[in-house]
Amino acid sequence: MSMSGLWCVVPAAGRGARVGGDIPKQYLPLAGRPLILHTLDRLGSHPGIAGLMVVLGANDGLWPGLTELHGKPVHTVLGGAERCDSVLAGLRGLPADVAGHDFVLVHDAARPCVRKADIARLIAQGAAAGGGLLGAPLRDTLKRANADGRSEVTEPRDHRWRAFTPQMFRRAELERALQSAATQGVVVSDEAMAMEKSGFSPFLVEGAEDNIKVTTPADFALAEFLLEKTL
Ligand SMILES: Nc1ccn([C@@H]2O[C@H](COP(=O)(O)OP(=O)(O)OP(=O)(O)O)[C@@H](O)[C@H]2O)c(=O)n1
Ligand SMILES: C[C@](O)(CO)[C@H](O)COP(=O)(O)O
Repeated sequence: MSMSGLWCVVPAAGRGARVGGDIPKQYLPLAGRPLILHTLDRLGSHPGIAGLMVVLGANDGLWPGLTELHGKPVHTVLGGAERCDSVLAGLRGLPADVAGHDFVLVHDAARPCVRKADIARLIAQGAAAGGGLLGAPLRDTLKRANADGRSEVTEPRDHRWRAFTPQMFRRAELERALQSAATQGVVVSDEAMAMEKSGFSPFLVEGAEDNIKVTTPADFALAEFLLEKTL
């Protein structure tokens, strides 16, 4: 793997409907500045990351126009209707000379608390395994509910993991896998799912549970608390 670092695609073209704010959640304030700036700061200051490709929504008037962060290039591209469309657009928008960088990372703009040590472990272990993702084994008993909201059965939780980001794959392989899913009309919820569908088994790298995806209004207070703890 290149020692000069990897590019990271940052999908930030979502609306944040579950947060329900007047503006997309990535621009809502978190500890005094837009959420997305915390995420980009954490990625851009990581020695394993060479550049950022931020994927923006149509008519995004809130992007602060960053072109550089911690001395690293920040590029932008227009995203699509689903997260997987945005990631594919980000991969296609990467500068041509990034082709030499075999692997790429993908990290949700909505996960500002990712730990730098976890990024480093993913880069090391993901490269050795041909691609992987951060995640965590399920730690609670798992129930399947019926339509009345009653628990019908307790599901086995062995070998069940929650998927986080960053996820790390070979750029060309990931682009092919996402394109193939799109051609089949399949909406994949993460990069690993696209790679699974193309026959690859991504390596699961255990990461901290506090790498939360800000998804609901209550997550802002939690993320604000976690920001300092996860530095
Ligand atoms: N068409 C989309 C949808 C999502 N995302 C990004 O993917 C990440 C994870 O998605 P999620 O948390 O589901 O964000 P939203 O789609 O914005 O949330 P919601 O489903 O509540 O609208 C976010 O950084 C989001 O901006 C994206 O780039 N393009
Ligand atoms: C990629 C991801 O963050 C892994 O958990 C997630 O799949 C994206 O969020 P969504 O809520 O499933 O759209």
